[in-house]
Amino acid sequence: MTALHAAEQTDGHGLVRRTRFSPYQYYFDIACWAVAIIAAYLIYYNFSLTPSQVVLVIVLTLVASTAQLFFGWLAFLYRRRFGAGSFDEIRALMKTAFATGLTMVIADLIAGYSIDHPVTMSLLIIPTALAMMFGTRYVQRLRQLARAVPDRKATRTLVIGAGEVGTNLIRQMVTTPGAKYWPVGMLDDAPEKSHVQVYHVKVLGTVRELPELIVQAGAKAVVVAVAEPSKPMLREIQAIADEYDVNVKVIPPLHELLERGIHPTDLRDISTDDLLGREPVDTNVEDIAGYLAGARVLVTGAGGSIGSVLCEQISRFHPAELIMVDRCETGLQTAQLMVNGNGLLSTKETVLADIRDSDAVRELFEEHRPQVVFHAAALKHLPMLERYPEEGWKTNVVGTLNVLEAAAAVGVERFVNISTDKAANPTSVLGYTKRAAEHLTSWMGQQTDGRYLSVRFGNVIGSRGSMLPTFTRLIEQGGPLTITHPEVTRYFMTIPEACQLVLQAGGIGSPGEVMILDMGQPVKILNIAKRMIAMSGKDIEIVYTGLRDGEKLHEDLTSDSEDVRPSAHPKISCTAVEPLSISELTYVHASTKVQS
Ligand SMILES: Cc1cn([C@H]2C[C@H](O)[C@@H](COP(=O)(O)OP(=O)(O)O[C@H]3O[C@H](CO)[C@@H](O)[C@H](O)[C@H]3O)O2)c(=O)[nH]c1=O
Repeated sequence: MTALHAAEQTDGHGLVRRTRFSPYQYYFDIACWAVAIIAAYLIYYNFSLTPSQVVLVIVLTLVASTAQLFFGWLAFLYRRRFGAGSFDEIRALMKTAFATGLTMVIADLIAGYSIDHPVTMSLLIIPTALAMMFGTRYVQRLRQLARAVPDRKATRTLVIGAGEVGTNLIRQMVTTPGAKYWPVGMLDDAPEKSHVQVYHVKVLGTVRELPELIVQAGAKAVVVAVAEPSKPMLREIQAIADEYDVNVKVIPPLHELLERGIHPTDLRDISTDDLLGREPVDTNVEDIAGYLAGARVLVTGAGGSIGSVLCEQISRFHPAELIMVDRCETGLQTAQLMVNGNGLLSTKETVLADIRDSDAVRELFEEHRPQVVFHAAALKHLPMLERYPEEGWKTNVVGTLNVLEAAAAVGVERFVNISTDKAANPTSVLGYTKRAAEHLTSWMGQQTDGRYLSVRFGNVIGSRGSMLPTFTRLIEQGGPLTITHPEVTRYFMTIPEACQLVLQAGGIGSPGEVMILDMGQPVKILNIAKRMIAMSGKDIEIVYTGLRDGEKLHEDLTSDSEDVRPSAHPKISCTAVEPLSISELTYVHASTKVQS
């Protein structure tokens, strides 16, 4: 165990208290008191002290030493809480010295009543001793600074953030012998931080100036020393770093920092989650709980990546019944495991049915009579549907109609159709068929009293068969990694976040609407691939295969013709979708290259 760790002890709240006594600074401080007391008496009595005055000097020094230890302990001065010469240490030192000085004045009054000297003399001792204590700390800092020389192999590093976290990190980097990263400058957007300096490290500019500052400072690494950096900020920094061939490091999450402080060895690479993830959404639980609690809820496609997480989240709102429908047995088992913690598949809550089978769908709705439906069942692989458009039509359009009709027949009150950004300005069979499902949902909203609406969002991170697991496999296999186009971008969201917003949208949407989730900024697929390769430490080749039929370079969340309005939730906007019955959808059928 290192001396530092031996000095740490966690309190009941998980915060670190440093408890070990640090004697050297205490010895220096009592030496300061002794020198100040002796000097004051010698000077006042013309360098000739009587025996009783010598005794008084000894008594006062002993009193000062004891009081300094007592008050210093209370103020954590000798318990390694503060950095040497830090503002916090100076404040604790001043409190301690004044309390000690006051004790000494009282002792002087009591013990020295028979000796002829003014009390103001004792008062003069306090600033003298304090000035010397400041001095010892200043010397200590100078010594630290002199020792602070970069390791020859250390990487020149820019630190983003000149707040508590950044400045503490720099102190640690500079004073840790053999540290791998050597700070050469800080960046901060706050004007009040523009003059911050820690040791030799100054604020060189703002985050916007990162590209120029990387070049100017000859930096080879950037550390994001911001307690909770936003995902868009991380993405932006990573993009710049990729361009300038600079390594990006991030610090541990805030709760870990609170537990054990910051140390250069805690710096870690930016992950794909950092790049793809987004800020947590603020979900209004009342809106959700109101329509799910005590309701019979049915989810189609419950075995899929989105359907299963939806089921898991719905179950937390205590529905009267949660019916999970899928045509895939294994998917149903996964969903059951997530919801109930068992995968026995022996109860009525799991239903094996294909939405293409209108009779089966009608029967299951008649049996369970759901009040709320989330329709997540769909065929989703864009290139596959380009090759088998008829299959896309059967599941995504006819299957959706089957579910809508069965829902209307049993009086479903709320129907949420899960759509995709591919349905906006569609160019693929997947897009056209999902767009058709939006039209049908809107149309059914007109035929019933229920709220029938769609929710549209972009790619979800790590869904089964999507880019992220595919890249992982390709890297495991040693590559090459196939990228359709170097410039291709997609909007990303985590599955739990998408599901939360879907539940929220179901609470606030009106019939005939498409609720569009705020997906943040699109992310370049090539950057993700490069990051994954860098994290694997392998030498993986990237090959460009060309955009596939129907695949867009950049997705849109809304069609050009759509009039988008804000909704009651800041992360959700909405637009009306034209209600079209199946017979009116023939043009869609034709565009999907499916000849009827
Ligand atoms: C698998 C793979 C993908 N890509 C590219 C193609 C896309 O531009 C991007 C993301 O690919 P995928 O994860 O397959 O997602 P994408 O084609 O956009 O479509 C998905 O995302 C949609 C959401 O918009 C879902 O509705 C679809 O069901 C789903 O298939 O990465 C590559 O460059 N190389 C690859 O090997």
